[in-house]
Amino acid sequence: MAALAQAFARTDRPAFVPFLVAGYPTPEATVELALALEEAGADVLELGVPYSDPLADGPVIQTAAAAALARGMTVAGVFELLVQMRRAGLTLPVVLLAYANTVLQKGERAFVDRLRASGGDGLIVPDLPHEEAGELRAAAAAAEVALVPLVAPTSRGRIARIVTEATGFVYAVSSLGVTGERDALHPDLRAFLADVRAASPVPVAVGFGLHRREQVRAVAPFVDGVIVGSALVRLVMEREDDLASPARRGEALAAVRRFVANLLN
Ligand SMILES: O=P(O)(O)OC[C@@H](O)[C@@H](O)c1c[nH]c2ccccc12
Repeated sequence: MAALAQAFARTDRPAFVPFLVAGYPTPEATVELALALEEAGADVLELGVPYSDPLADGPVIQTAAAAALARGMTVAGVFELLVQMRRAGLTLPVVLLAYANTVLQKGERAFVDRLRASGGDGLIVPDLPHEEAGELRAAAAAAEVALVPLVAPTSRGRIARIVTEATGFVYAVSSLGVTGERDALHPDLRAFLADVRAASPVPVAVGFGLHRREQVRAVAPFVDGVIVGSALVRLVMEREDDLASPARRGEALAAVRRFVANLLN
């Protein structure tokens, strides 16, 4: 958790937290993408465990997750991928995003122990309500895995209760609905972020809908981190064939680095 705290301590801009689907377009390409993102300035990696029924995900991430599953990605495979990322020299903190079923099937304790042992730093379970997360919270604390809660503009009355027990950071959902690029963010976003920040003992990162540099700039003064998923996964999808081919991967990875540079500068 110290690694996460450090990742959010930068003062020049909010921490950049890109999201990748583990195993998409291939396991090898995911490792290369993670390294390219770190090189381009990513501070934390959010790594999604592909799931067959991703109810919080929009079409881009759904499609990528379905492709990863069809190509054989498994939960054990995701942990193995994490090990390979560390072996390849990835140093930034990695936070896994897994739906509740994936975690419960393995058992909370076993899941977070395995995550820690594989080199993971934190866990986000988007469909596990705060009220039902007690056991996972205890297991995560024992394993020194940060448990990152999500708060949405609709959780207004419950924000304080949810974030008090947050470790690592808090994920503030910028707009309602599913993941995906959006031009208009929630009209009360600033007030919402101020509320979350005031109540949170840990840094606050905002995600959902962000895909343009102007949006990142607009939210920057009000947050400690920005999360970008679908826009990046869309780029990966456009370059899928190149990324899957070791001979043609270099140029596609360069495009990913340019995308990050453009978002952050
Ligand atoms: O894709 P977007 O709109 O940039 O939002 C980030 C998001 O993709 C990532 O954090 C995420 C992927 N799957 C999720 C499921 C629930 C909550 C969050 C997520």
